[in-house]
Amino acid sequence: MALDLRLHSPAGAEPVVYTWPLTSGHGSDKHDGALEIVETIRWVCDDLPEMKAALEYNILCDYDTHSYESMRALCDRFNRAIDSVVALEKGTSLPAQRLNKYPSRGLLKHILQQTYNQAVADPEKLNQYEPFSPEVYGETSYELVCQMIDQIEISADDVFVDLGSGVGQVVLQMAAATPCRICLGVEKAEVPSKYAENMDLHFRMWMKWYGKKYGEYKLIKGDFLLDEHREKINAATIVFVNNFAFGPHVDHQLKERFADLKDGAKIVSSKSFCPLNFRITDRNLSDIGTIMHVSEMTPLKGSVSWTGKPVSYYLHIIDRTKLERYFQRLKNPKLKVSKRGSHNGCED
Ligand SMILES: CC(=O)NCCCCNc1ncnc2c1ncn2[C@@H]1O[C@H](CN(CCCNC(=O)Nc2ccc(C(C)(C)C)cc2)C(C)C)[C@@H](O)[C@H]1O
Repeated sequence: MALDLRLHSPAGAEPVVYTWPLTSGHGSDKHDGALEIVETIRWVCDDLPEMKAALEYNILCDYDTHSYESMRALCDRFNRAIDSVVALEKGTSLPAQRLNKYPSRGLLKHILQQTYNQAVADPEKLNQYEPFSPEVYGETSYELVCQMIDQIEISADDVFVDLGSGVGQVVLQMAAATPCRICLGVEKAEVPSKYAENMDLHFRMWMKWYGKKYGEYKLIKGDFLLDEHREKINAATIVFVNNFAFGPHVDHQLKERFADLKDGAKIVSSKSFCPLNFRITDRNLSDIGTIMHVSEMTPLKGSVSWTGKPVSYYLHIIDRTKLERYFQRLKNPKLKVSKRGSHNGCED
């Protein structure tokens, strides 16, 4: 039988089984399966303080990722410690308290990486020249999306949609890092959609293995401009769209769909859907800018696009009172005077 390495679950789920030799399809060392096992053990010990006591000594200080025996010994020590911690917790209320919490941001990043390593056998099939190619998700988009989460209020009433979701990493991150009622991703291309199915399966398996919580999510195959997806966008209260490379046709079609969003709905994009200094006039009444406030979000400290210039993101908040105020001022000339004369240059 092939040489196996097993890791017992800290949550009492099925053990995860790796087959030796471990270098997964990626070949490059950083995807080396053995390193992933070491990192997984490290994250479980970080998450479970009682593991320190259960491990005779820090097993993570001497192992050789090129030797099966060494990796086997590491896994055996880890498994014995996990078995004793899980056995100790049986019958106490500890499992309930510890289990079913959201993963920490560091652990979630690791889970998304190991999900990707296992679900995407051949990353060359993905067009890797995208600014946010799935292969380098951890180095780029992950921190960016963390920053977005910190900058916009998110509640359990929110419905999240990622338009053009690729293999689904942003949707999985939002489902495990925010209380959104549901997170949706829509992806039209064959290859990323196929990989997204695999990402879905592996993600659910790993979250169960770690005993971590995540909200409901769906990775959907389809073109988000098709009518069958209109009500998904209409129902959304948080829309992410990495539209930097979209042409005028797609941008125009998206604006048409955004006109049906609820007041308060937020759109975060890598290119703004209306000028930052948009002012309503009687010549632009049909522009989307009349029903939204746009602001530029501070770019990630130190993050630059691959052209080296700092990247910016745009937050749009739907607010139809903006247009109502414009008509109030028309109807109510004295308001107009105060507007013209006013020193406070009240906001549009
Ligand atoms: C009717 C008609 O005209 N149809 C023509 C097609 C119209 C466009 N419709 C599309 N529908 C579905 N998926 C389509 C269509 N257009 C293209 N994609 C897919 O988007 C994927 C690329 N995705 C990235 C995939 C990973 N997800 C992300 O990186 N998400 C994300 C979102 C926002 C951000 C912030 C908040 C920072 C702004 C950061 C990351 C972006 C760049 C659009 C590719 O896999 C494309 O196949």
